[in-house]
Amino acid sequence: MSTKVKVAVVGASGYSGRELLRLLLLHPQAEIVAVTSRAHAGKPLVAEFPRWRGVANADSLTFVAPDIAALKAAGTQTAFLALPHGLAHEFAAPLLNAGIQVIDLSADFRLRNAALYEAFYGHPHPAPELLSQAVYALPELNGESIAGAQLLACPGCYPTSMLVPLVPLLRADLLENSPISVASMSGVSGAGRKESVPFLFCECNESVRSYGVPKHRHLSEVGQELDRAAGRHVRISFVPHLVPVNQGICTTIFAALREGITAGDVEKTLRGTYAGRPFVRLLGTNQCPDTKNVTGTNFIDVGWSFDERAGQLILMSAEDNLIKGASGQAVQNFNLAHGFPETTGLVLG
Ligand SMILES: NC(=O)C1=CN([C@@H]2O[C@H](COP(=O)(O)OP(=O)(O)OC[C@H]3O[C@@H](n4cnc5c(N)ncnc54)[C@H](OP(=O)(O)O)[C@@H]3O)[C@@H](O)[C@H]2O)C=CC1
Ligand SMILES: CC(=O)N[C@@H](CCC(=O)OP(=O)(O)O)C(=O)O
Repeated sequence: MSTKVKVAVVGASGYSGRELLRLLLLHPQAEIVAVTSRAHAGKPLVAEFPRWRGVANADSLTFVAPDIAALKAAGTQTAFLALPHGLAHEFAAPLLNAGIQVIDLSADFRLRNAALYEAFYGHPHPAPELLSQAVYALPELNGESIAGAQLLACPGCYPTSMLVPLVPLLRADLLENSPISVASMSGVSGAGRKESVPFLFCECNESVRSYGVPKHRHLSEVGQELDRAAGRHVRISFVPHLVPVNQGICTTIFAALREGITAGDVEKTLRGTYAGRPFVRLLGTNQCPDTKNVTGTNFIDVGWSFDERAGQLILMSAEDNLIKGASGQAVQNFNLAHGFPETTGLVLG
């Protein structure tokens, strides 16, 4: 009898669903028992993703409609939800009631406060009663609460790119209480696999655009986590940009150091926080991360610099939005929640 965890991917035909499948197909402790899609229900998985023809487990899978009964009948023990936000509760509540662990990639369970969700998402939270059960699962920063958790909320892609560099510095009280500014660039897969004119090749290629100002919805979870780290209200502004690449996020953060704090203190704090953490690579002073070194992997690369002329600390990060920003982080959380080594199925994947 297999001792592998039986996993389902709900929303398996999307970009983060596809990356989840790629990682889970190679995961030695996971057996994929169900993959859902409304559009492809009844179709073999490899008809939609021919790259996996001949791959054990992939060949035998057929998309099913997203249906709780089907997930239960397949023997699912852990369900990864890779659905557009606003839908996860429809699945999470009945799955949790059936004793099935839920690892959600959407924004639905990231916030502890339902009013904050409404302020940023424009509608009341559909299942506020579940918020207190959920763990905000950024493994390098909240790892202690992940083991054994039943409802895991994976952070957003942009938030991961900001929180990894910023949270240790706020916890150590190294930053001035002045506004922090952030600019990020994301590949087009960040917008999902939907048909939408602004994301067509001819609309995005050879062009870069800012969007989402002044209140991108990710500021809700970033603010929540930065305030928690600092123990005070942290002011932050954020401008995302869409760039014509498939995958990757490059983030640049400008912040002021407190009086007497040096770039050396920043380096010491980051190195102390991330020593032994396999997926955070600290590049060093004046070293600029590059998405080409992280795409396809679960790494986040971080660099820093102190601009003496402007008196500003510059923090830089690069990650793959679909992997460390979504599916890789979800698998990392799966590993930690089940007590598997953190890197299982993720090394270079
Ligand atoms: N793309 C990224 O970089 C990141 C995405 N995320 C989050 O992950 C989640 C998935 O994102 P992404 O993969 O980009 O999205 P996609 O649009 O690429 O995929 C969405 C998936 O959900 C399914 N789906 C859509 N509507 C419904 C519905 N009403 N009921 C059931 N299934 C549905 C789709 O299949 P079908 O329509 O056939 O049912 C598809 O499989 C989102 O919440 C997103 O915010 C998080 C971090 C980064
Ligand atoms: C390029 C692009 O459009 N990126 C998406 C963010 C990615 C995402 O899916 O975020 P959630 O997990 O919070 O939904 C956006 O800015 O809305």
